[in-house]
Amino acid sequence: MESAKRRINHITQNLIGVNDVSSDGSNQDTSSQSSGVLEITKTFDTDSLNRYLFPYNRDMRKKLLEVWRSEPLLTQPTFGLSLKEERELSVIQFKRLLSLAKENISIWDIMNDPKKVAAFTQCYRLKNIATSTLFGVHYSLFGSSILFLGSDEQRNYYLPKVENLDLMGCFALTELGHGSNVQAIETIAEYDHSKEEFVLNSPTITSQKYFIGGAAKNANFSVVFAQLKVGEKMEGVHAFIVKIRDDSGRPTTGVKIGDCGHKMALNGVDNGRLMFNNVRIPRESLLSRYGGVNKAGIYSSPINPAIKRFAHNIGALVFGRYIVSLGSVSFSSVALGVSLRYAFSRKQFFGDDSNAQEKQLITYATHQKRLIPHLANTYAVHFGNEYFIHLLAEKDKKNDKEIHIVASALKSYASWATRDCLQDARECCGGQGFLSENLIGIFKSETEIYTTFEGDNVLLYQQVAKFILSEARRKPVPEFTVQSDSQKKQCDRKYLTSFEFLTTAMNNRLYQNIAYVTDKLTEAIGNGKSVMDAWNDSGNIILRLGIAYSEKFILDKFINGVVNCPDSTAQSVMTLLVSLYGLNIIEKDNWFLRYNYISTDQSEAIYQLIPELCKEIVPHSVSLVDALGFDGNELGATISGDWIEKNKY
Ligand SMILES: Cc1cc2nc3c(=O)[nH]c(=O)nc-3n(C[C@H](O)[C@H](O)[C@H](O)COP(=O)(O)OP(=O)(O)OC[C@H]3O[C@@H](n4cnc5c(N)ncnc54)[C@H](O)[C@@H]3O)c2cc1C
Repeated sequence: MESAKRRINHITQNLIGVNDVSSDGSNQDTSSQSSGVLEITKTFDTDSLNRYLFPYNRDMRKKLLEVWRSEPLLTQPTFGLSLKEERELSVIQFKRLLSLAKENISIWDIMNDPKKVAAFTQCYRLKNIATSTLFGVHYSLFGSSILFLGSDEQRNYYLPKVENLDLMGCFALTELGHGSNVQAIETIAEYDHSKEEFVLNSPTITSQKYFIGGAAKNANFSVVFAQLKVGEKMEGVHAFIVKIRDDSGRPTTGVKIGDCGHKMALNGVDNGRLMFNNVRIPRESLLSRYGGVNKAGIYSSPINPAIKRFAHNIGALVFGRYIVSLGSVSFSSVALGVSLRYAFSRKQFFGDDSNAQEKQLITYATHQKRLIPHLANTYAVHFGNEYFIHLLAEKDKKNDKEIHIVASALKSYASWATRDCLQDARECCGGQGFLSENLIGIFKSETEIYTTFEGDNVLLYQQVAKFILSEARRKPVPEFTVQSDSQKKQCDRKYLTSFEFLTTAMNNRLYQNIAYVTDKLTEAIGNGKSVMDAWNDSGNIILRLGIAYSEKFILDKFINGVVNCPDSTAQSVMTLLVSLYGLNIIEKDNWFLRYNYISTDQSEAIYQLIPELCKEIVPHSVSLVDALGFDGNELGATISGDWIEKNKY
């Protein structure tokens, strides 16, 4: 009884927060405080950092956050519901989300003011990720396809209906036989000039559309991707608007609809299967901004050859990839908020200097190293996202290629980083992490698919690498150079944590990777291999190249964001995060030692520096999560508050 009282006292004390960290944000060894207890304290002005991190559409954000906080329906979880109930709740929440969108943004903003849509998305305070997925499918995939691929008439006709939910759309690209290689989809749309119609067919079992979000139960319209055939000529993959359900909810003539069934997560989304048997759709159903068939039955396109059209026709995915990267920051932030708060309040095992107190989890070096690097990654991705949205908001369309590559790099990096963050955060909370009410486990399974949909990460990294190689052909990169002998002797913290050391290391790894992949491909092709075989045989180093570019890009944007931060205290804390982000990459990739870029002494120094940095960041860690504006505390995760009190009978 006495011991329980003592524990409660400590936890309450922790939650009240006595400031043991210097108010200027400087680092100190807080584990040696007189109380022996590490407190959760505000170590810098988190509101000011939040304003810096999320600078635009502040009024709209404020208004939206009030709505999210005041409407329990929006944050209602799906724990314990049957499949049917889960889907029903998700649809109700989706409808409310759509009405919120209508009150605050316009679907045209995806093109004209993407920052506004980003701000809207960053305000989601969901427990049920299926809700935002349904919204994303209807608004950002179905709606964006019409916005980016539709003619003016198609846009004007359909987009208001998307916003008002006069129709519910889905996005049918993937087939049973082809997910990553969507250029090879088999669905065919053949033009019948006599009736001015396209005839849509799924010629094989593998050509059925598969995993289509919203198709199993809810959607009545779909953007369907199919190979366009006009006369005897195949014109490549094009998008068509197809009514898949009639007004009574039954499949339209020639359309077969199936249900993909129960999934490992995200069951609020009704993923379905579609097959087409001589489905006739009018000539105007082809989304025709980049190619259409005129009244005379002639196909024309401003973009040739067909392969280039394909890139435009799946362009709607770019925004969806960015949304995945935004979601990754949000859900990592929740996982870190919950696991860090718990780690401050949870105690296990006595130390030998004990004044009869068990040690807080957060004081364990292993715990610090398991959690804090994820905080660095989350901030790093945030600044990468900010760069992307600025790029997208620029009207200069010359940056189309960069937009595509940055979206792919961010989506892949962020979704893998979030997968790892949620896994570590879950384990760091022990059994509590496994309870749905503590959210990490739920988010872990629901965001798992981020690594696969909107483009599988491995394939996206390959696209990044392809772009880098073609850029390097156009404008050769500098030669890879290792550090000088005298530089390699520098093992002090100042040198190793400097932005210059980190960026030079990342640049050189990238240059070497480019040269290495180029040489391997040239050699293989020189030995008679086809380009495709040479590419596939070099898959692992190509993947490494994509990652090396992405990590370098994200580090650059992170540094830029930190350098420009007007609040010097927050800036000094984020500087620690940048160093940790960079050093962690160097520690994890044995390239730096393999290519003798760093000395073994430097490697050892980095190995020791990382836990040191983690420990210094710990006192600021909860403030850093707070500045991101979204943590599990707000969503009511039990272990981010007074979990003993909450477990009273
Ligand atoms: C919950 C959920 C929702 C979805 N929603 C939609 C939707 O609304 N609309 C839609 O059109 N689709 C949707 N999808 C489909 C999704 O986009 C695809 O699953 C994804 O593109 C991957 O395709 P795949 O499943 O066919 O995998 P595959 O392409 O078969 O890939 C399987 C594995 O092989 C690897 N691989 C494949 N090719 C290569 C290569 N060349 N080199 C190296 N490795 C390779 C991949 O990295 C991957 O690990 C959804 C899927 C799920 C699970």
